[in-house]
Amino acid sequence: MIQNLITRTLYRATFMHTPASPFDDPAGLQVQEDGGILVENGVIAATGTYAELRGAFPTAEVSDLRGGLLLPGFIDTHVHYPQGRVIGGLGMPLLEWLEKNALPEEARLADTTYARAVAQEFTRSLLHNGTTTALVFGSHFASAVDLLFGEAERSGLRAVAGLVVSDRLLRPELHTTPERAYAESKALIEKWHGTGRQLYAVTPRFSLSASEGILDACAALMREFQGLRFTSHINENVAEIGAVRDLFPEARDYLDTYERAGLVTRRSVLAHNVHPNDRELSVMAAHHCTAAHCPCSNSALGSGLFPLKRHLQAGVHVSLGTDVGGGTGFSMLKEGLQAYFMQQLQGENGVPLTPAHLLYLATRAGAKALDLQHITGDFASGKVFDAVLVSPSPRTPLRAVFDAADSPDRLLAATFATGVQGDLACVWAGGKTVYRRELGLAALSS
Ligand SMILES: Nc1nc2[nH]cnc2c(=O)[nH]1
Ligand SMILES: [Zn+2]
Repeated sequence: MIQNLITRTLYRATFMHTPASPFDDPAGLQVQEDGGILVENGVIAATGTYAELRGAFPTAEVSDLRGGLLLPGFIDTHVHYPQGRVIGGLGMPLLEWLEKNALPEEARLADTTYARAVAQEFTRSLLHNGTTTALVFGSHFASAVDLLFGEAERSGLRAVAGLVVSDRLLRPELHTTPERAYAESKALIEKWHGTGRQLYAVTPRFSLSASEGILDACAALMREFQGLRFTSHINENVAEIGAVRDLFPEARDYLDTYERAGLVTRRSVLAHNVHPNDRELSVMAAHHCTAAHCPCSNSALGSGLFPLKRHLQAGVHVSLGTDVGGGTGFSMLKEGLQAYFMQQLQGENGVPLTPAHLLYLATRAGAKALDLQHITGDFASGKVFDAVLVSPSPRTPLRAVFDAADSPDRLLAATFATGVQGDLACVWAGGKTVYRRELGLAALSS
């Protein structure tokens, strides 16, 4: 007899997601109280009320998640793998922080034993915080990037990552050449791009540390291989922007250093963009390129107030990133709240963000930035089941709000306002449980 190999689970929960952008559509947030999500072999097959789905699939195994709030897995579109151990270097602007805090630590990843431990901590930190997809700034060492991909694939994290390449102005041990950058990246692409959940992102660190030669090597990779993503930094700090202007006298502005190399596309994600000019915004919009907003980092490094309104008015897509370790941790809830604060502080120049906007920025906006909106970011049928259950433990501040809430909207607002890692009870990636609060990650993945 032919075995029926379909695994089918019906999740019963109040769930919320943003299949459309609340920036464009006031009805972008969808809320389902006592909802049902039917997952078949890791993919969402149907959604609706629990009662409807129970009626249609009476034999499906039920996973009862009532008392919590089920959200799509978070998507962090800017986070540095080698910087998890140097979170908290406060009190310095970008260039000093790089020299004193980040780069000495990044040099340590030449040691594969060290890199393996950091890769395990990093993937665990993301998954424990409900992040199931991340655009990861890798390491300058190919061996460390290989370890990251291996750990991401083992743990269930979808990493879009790559070798970070630079050939000037960092530290000698972090420098490479265009030829070596090309060869090492190519080997990593051939091994990891499209393997399981993993994808490759071509990653020059920033124009300050990249010659035209190395940017051209990046462009050659983008031409040679289908479906690669591109990421780098842009317009983060005023001193940085001045230095880039001096290094690229021919370029019209910071964006032009990437644009001239053909690196600004709909699969490009440029982190920060705190100080863009109007030309840059209009070119980013025309090329459907994303700005990854990192509000905790922008606050910690004093980089400035992100001009979200100007991005939206110009038509530039915006996603959210934690920018660990310039940022202050792996929580996309905290990042959403900080984005909200920074808009509130801008008065008329700010965008009044709602909880629906924050959820969108933390989920579907990231999927769109990575051109993965057909795979993840919301709970529409056909998407893989990447999800996080917010279910605060008894006697926690968020549980008090959940128990008192008279509408599901209150749950979402309070989750962003006061939710922490400990409030997340379970995380699924591709339908598999990759974290359960009671067990911890190790028990599930080792
Ligand atoms: N925030 C941040 N900006 C950068 N620009 C170049 N490298 C970095 C980095 O590691 N962090
Ligand atoms: Zn960064």
